[in-house]
Amino acid sequence: MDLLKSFIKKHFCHFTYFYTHLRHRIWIALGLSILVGLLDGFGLAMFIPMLEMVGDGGASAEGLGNLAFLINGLTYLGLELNLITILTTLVFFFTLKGIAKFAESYYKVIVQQYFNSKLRIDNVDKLTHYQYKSFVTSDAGRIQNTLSGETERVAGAYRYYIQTLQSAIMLTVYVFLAFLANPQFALLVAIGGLISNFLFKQLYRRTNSVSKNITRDAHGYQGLLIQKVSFFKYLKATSMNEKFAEKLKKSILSIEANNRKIGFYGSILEASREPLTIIVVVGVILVETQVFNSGLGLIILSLLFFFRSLTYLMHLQTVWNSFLNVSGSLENMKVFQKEMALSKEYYASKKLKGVYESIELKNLKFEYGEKEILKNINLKLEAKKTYAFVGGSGSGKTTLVNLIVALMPTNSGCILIDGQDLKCLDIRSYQSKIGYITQEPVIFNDTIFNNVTFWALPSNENIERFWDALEKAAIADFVKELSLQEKELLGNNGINLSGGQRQRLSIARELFKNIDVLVMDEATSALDVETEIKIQESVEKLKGKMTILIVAHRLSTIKNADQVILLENGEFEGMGTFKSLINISEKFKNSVALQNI
Ligand SMILES: Nc1ncnc2c1ncn2[C@@H]1O[C@H](COP(=O)(O)OP(=O)(O)OP(=O)(O)O)[C@@H](O)[C@H]1O
Repeated sequence: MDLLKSFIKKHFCHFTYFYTHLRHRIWIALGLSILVGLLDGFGLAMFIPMLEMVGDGGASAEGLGNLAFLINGLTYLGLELNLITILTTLVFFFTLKGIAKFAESYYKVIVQQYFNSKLRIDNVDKLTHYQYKSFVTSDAGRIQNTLSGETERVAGAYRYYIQTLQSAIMLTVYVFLAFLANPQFALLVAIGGLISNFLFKQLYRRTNSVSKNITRDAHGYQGLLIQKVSFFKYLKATSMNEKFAEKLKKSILSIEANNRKIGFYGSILEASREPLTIIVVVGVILVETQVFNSGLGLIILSLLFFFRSLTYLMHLQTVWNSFLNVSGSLENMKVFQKEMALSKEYYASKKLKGVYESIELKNLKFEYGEKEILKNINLKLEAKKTYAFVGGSGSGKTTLVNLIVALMPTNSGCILIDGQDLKCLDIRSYQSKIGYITQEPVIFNDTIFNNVTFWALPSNENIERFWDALEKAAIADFVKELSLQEKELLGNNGINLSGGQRQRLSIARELFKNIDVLVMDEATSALDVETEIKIQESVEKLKGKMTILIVAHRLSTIKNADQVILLENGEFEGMGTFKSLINISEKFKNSVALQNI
């Protein structure tokens, strides 16, 4: 049983992958191919009695070997074996074949579309529900490449794979028909096929390994490209653009060198196919006539099937090689999807309506691998109060906030929202009540209205809420002065906005959402003091309306927080009002003194 399992795993792993996506559709597609092959074979067989009639005027079933039932069937139906009957039967089979071929081809297109969209949608879903903790440690280039270029290549892999299977089926059907007509012939085709397959196997192996290299290089290339776009300003300003471009160019050249290698193997395959076919053809004719002394009819029918088989054998080898060209992508996709599935976010069923009372952290611990980041934190944050988290760089402020907004699960201990353990809640319902603003504001490449409302319908109510959010975020005046106002398009990541404007638009988006908790992680630290004060004033107005959590280095910005929480090396050091904390903690007192507050 285990042996069978490992045999299936080894030889049919690709089939299993496609089958899990397509189920019965694969069988229908392959069944249609068998039908096409059989109808074509029956049609071809009609040429023999037709030729016999042209030769001596009398049709017989002899030349058909075991396919004689086709002619016998006609007599059984009471039809006279004349040229008209044979030609009508020929037209009949080929017409049926045409219809079956249409069904086969069109069904192939339908299944391909189904596969393409299922693959893409599956990947989008997997990325959507990918755990943040896994995301931060994964390679962005790989994710980007797998979800774009690699998906295309895997769609291609399916196309080639199904074509390979269909060619294999056609080949089998013709070999089977040939076997019925002339058993020696079938044996010869099998031998010819095996020999050519043996010759091509080496090339297949190399193509497969180069294909894996292409996928690996493409991940690297995408990673570099993402960085080149993200850090464009820095690279440009520091004249590092060209140096970085060299890395990209190197990566491009490496991919192309591998593509050339694949092309080289493909050319050998392409060029050697025809001579090899001719050699086999000549060999078969010689063996048939010289060794087996076969009758002319049998040889002709054998050759007809033979040519058909070889066409499919050649096609099979071509599409198999094309499949191998992209097989690295298929393997990468399998691994990638498995990893994404393993790191899938878990959602409990219980939904949260809002955060009305408190967020409580109990014996909270968190580790990144072996590294202990947060050590036994116990805290109760009351709803509608403002809390500021302070502490040295690397003390764990952002990590703590990430845990509070349920970006990552705790390693031990728990977080209670209004007394309910976060682990028992559908975190999406909780997160929909959270506004999260970081140092890097998120601006989508769209209009201001869509950026703030997250593509809400421009109904009167939404437009009113939109302007209200802009007012609260102190950005309404700026938008009113623009020629297109809320319909103004923002460039890539808001490139045509100032840092402060970007930040205030991000705040407006969070306020439009109707949130209960606003988290600001170093949200204003990149801004000038004047803009920072403006944003601080807008946040000040929100005090008492929602729970506000602020992470800040600049201590002047958190003076008005209800409570300041001090962290050091992942440990809770103390908590109190700004003034009282100065008295409690020597460290905090020193930090305040250092910042001349
Ligand atoms: N993805 C990660 N993998 C491993 N360690 C990480 C990761 N992210 C953060 N850390 C580590 O966790 C610790 C706490 O980081 P965190 O960002 O929470 O600190 P912080 O107090 O917010 O620092 P800062 O004020 O400098 O932003 C740091 O030692 C950091 O190196």
